[in-house]
Parts: sequence; C-alpha cells; structure tokens
Amino acid sequence: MLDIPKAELHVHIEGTMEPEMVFELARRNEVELPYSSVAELRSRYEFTDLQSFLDIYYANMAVLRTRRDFRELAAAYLRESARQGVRHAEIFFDPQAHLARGVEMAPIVEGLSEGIAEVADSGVTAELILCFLRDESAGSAMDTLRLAEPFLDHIIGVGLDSAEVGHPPSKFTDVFERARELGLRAVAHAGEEGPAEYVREALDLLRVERVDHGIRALYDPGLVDRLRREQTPLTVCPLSNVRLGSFDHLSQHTLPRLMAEGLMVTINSDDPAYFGGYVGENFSAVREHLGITREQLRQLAANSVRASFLGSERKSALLAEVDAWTG
Ligand code: HPA
Ligand SMILES: [Zn+2]
Repeated sequence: MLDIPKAELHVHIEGTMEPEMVFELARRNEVELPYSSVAELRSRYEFTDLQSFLDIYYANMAVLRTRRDFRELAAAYLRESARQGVRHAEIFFDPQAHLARGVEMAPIVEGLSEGIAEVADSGVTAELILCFLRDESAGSAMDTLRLAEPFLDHIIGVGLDSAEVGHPPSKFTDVFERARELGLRAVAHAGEEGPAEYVREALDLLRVERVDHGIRALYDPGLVDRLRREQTPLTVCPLSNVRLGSFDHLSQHTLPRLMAEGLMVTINSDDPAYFGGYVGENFSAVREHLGITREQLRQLAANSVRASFLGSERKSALLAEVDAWTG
C-alpha cells in the first residue's frame, strides 16, 4: 500500500460505505436488506458496466438516514484515506438520491461536514462537491441547487455523475451557469462510458475545471491536444475502470498513454468500497500492473495537489511533502 502524500479528487462518499457499515446502519435504522450477510452482499459486487454498479450503489445507500450516519461515513473514509497518504480530499455526494427517500439537505451536508471536522486533528482536510444525477431532469438538478443554497459554506463546487450515456453535459448548461454565479467550482464526469464529445461539452458548456474519468478522450486526437495544451486535470480511477468493464485487466489500462501524451492525470478511487481499493491501493496497483515508476508516482501525486481546489500556500506545502517522499 502506497503512502505517498497526495490529494484525492474523485471519490463518491456513498461509494465508501463498506458492506459492514451497510449492515450496521440497516440494523440501527431498521431498514430491511435483501441479503442475509456481509459475505452475500459482497458476492454481488460483480459488475459488467456502470449501470450494474449503480443499481446496487443506490440500493445500498437506502440505509443512510441521519446526520450521524453521514458523519460516521465521512469520518471512516477520511481515516482510512489518511492511512493511505491522503492529505486532502474533494468528496462527491449525491443529495438527490437521499432527498428522494425523504432525507433533508441539512443532515446530509452538515453530517458530512461534521465527519470532516472530526478527523481534522489527523491533518487531513476535505471539501464537498455536490453532484447532480445526470439521469434525472435538469429541473430536478436546479431544485437541488436551490435547496443547497443555505449550505454553500460547506460546499466548494458542483459535479455531474450517474448513468452517462444518453445524458450529455449539454442537458445541465443552465444549472452549471447558476452554480458558477453562486461562486461554486465545477467538475463533471465525462468520457467514462460516454463519447469524447461529452468531454468537449463538459469543457465548453459546463466550463468545468477538471474532467472526472475522461479516459475516452483518447479516441479524439484533437481533444487530446487541447487537454494537453490547457493542462485540464483528468481524475482517472484505474480499479474502477477495470471493475466496470472499460478494460479487461489493469495491465490494459491506458493510464501510461494518457501520461505519455503529456496530460494532467491524477489517480483516484471512485467508489473504494465497491472497486477493491482506496486511493493508495490504486497507486500500488498501477505500479504493479502498469509499470508506473516511482518518479511517475511522484508526478501523479504532485498532479493531484496541483489539480485540487486548495489555496496556493497549502499546495506549496503539500508539493514539498511529495518532493520529500522517499518511501
Ligand atoms: O463511477 C461513477 N460514474 C458515474 N456515476 C457514479 N456514481 C458513483 N460512482 C460513479
Ligand atoms: Zn465517479
């Protein structure tokens, strides 16, 4: 497990809920689960594509009900990540999935913030990115943003996730414009299963500062040139891409090509409770299976700091830590 100092920029907090916690919260909140044991739940984690994962991801999050649940979820993720070298995380959350079950915005956002505050003494910091579900309507996204307005002190930006194909970024142009007016930063999932054209739309219409995944950009040489020129960060998630079928095996992942093209690549876990590893484990896996060198790992860690929304002072301090890493 690699403890190089780093930032994590692509992690869904609901995707950090380990099967044990699913069962614990189900018991505490009296939610009935269609599985008889943790082992049985874990045995269902055989995915063929993004949708097959999303089905179980949304089903499991039904156990998340209270402020305490969200606090414990964030704290547990950050504690494990800190053990794997994470100094800062920018964490996605999916409020629409919780609002639909009658959970209000306040316990979600304030609970996650309390979890972040709880682990501050371990030196790890975090910010929250509110993601819109792209398979819901643009109107629902706009309503969600309105509900979040009283909590903007806790939220650094907006993102776009869930089922990609058939739900292009263009659907959310107005919502992202409103988010920018509110002072929020912008990122979006694009080019995970969807075409390179969605990456272009995310850049041109949503004006995102980072592209989440972006692996399909390699199908479009003109786009690759642009991403290189503009040094737009891509938050790549190697173990996730394999588990959701973009590559048959990690040894076939195009991370080395993305790096050879001179792109601003970062390594992230996406949904670590489902995809077989937290971010340190993703670093270890690409070293082992893709021949990524120690100096390239240092580059990837430095990229994660540069691509974060941290201020310049903290960035400099963390980059010095990356430089000094001898592990
Ligand atoms: O990998 C993902 N892609 C899109 N939506 C998601 N929501 C959680 N994880 C993902
Ligand atoms: Zn994701």
